[in-house]
Amino acid sequence: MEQALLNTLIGTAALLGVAVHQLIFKRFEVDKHPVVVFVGFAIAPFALSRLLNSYLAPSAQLPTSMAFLLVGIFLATMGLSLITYRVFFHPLHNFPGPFAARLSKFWCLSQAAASGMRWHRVNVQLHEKYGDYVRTGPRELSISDPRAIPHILGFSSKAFKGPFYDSMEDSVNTTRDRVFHKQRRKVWDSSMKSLLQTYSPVLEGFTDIFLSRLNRQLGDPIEIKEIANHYSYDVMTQLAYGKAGGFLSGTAGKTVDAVIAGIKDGVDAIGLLYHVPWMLNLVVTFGSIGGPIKAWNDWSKHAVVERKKNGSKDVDLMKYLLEDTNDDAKGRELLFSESRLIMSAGRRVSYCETVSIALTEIFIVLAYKPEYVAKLRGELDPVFASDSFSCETAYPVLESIINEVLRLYPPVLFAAQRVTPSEGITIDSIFIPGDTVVSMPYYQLNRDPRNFVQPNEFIPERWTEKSDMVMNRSAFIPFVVGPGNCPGKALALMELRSVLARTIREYDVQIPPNVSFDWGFFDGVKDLFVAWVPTMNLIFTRRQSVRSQTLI
Ligand code: HEM
Repeated sequence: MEQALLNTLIGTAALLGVAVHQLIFKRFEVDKHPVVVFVGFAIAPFALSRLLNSYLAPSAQLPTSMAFLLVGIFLATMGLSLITYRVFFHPLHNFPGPFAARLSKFWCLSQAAASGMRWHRVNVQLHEKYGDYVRTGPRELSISDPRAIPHILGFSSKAFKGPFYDSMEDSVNTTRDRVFHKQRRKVWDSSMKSLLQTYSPVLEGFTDIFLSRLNRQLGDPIEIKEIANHYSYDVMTQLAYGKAGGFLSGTAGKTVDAVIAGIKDGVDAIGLLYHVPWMLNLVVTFGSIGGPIKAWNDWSKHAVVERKKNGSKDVDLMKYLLEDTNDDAKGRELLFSESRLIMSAGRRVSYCETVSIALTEIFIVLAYKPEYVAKLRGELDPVFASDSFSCETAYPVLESIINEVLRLYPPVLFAAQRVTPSEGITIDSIFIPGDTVVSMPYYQLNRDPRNFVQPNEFIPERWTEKSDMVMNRSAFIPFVVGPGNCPGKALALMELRSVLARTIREYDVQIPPNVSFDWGFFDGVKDLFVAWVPTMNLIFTRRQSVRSQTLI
């Protein structure tokens, strides 16, 4: 090949690299389609040499090695253009933050890995160092300014879900189509409302099984996370498919157990990859071909198909979702993905997990702080004595303990991600440019002295008699707020109230005598989108007064 032609090709490749960055990568979320991008770059050298050679004379053919060089030059100038833009010209360039975070989200991933998947704690340090608005990625800001909550998350905000949600199949939670989300949320909200009107006896039935399981192991150390998990899986299988999975009773079956164990093993990866959604997208795409993700997809699909075929004698969420979903390929896929969303989301987190995380944390706290067990009994004993307990009622002391644990140790650590509208958003005098990925970390907000007095202390009374210790209630958003808020909040609270109140009524709970325990235990919590709580055994014994009554 002639040198002059080669020089022209090299110059064109270099210019194209800059142009593709400026015209495409800078303007569109190309990382939504990582498979297409990677395959595109992988075949580019071969396609290029083939295309050029079909025009060039046989004596001037382009060798494939030269095509690789051209693609390399194209990528290098594209990378250079990208780096220069991100460092010097990006609309966020005036926001403070670590230098490396300006260049790539890989910085966050590396920090999450170095902290042992404790990004929530890394983020606290970032805000301490850089202030309320920290640039944590090329087009991303972490915001801890409580004034920003309604602007970013509220119902009137024009910001909507960010690129993280693209890494998963479409569902009410993951869709980025605002109109579709609104329609689907109507279905979910009305379904949950109808369902919960009759659901408390069903829940109490599962609490009966939970208590009988505790009863069988009285005096022995019990892995609290496991039993809490089984409870919430049973509630959710019943809710989703009208049939409990048999987790508490041990009849769930090996397939389901194995599938769930497989998913749990993969959950660590989510704690890393949620920082780089296109990588998560790749894992999910290839994971769907085989392995635990595929096994879970198949299982949950089968559960929906069976449920549809056989119906259900009990009212369940599927009844309502089925009624409001078109019976076509798209509708069926939506149902499959939402059944996974409820049960395990197969592709990332489980909303079952959130309840069991909260239960686990609250039981551990009560074992460590028995004075609150006494306080709870003071509130609830008369209620049980008059046979008027209802898990639909918010009892002040019980609610204060639940709130305080959710505040200090929120089960969802992933801060809801939003993208600002093209015209940007102004928060008081601070302008956030359009198309910025923004998030508001719950963990950080909950531990901010502007929001709570003595924010790092466990003081449930702040939710009752010491209300002046809550300075900004609107910063307490464990179930998030606005259009993407949690439709399962009422159900989750019913579960927590039922299990906690009825367990404390009958049993004492303590940390095993050979285990030394303090609040530092919770430093071990990992941020895997939802919180991962270290394993802890607790000992349940029959409550002293109940025991003496039985003896009389
Ligand atoms: C203590 C328990 C729970 C907590 C702390 C919690 C918290 C949250 C949070 C923070 C979100 C927003 C997630 C995001 O930004 O993507 C969310 C969304 C959601 N939650 Fe919950 N949740 C709990 C229990 C439940 C339960 C029991 C259900 C079952 C029905 C549920 C169903 C959902 C759904 C479907 C969404 C997506 C809503 C949307 O995007 O419009 N959650 N939850």
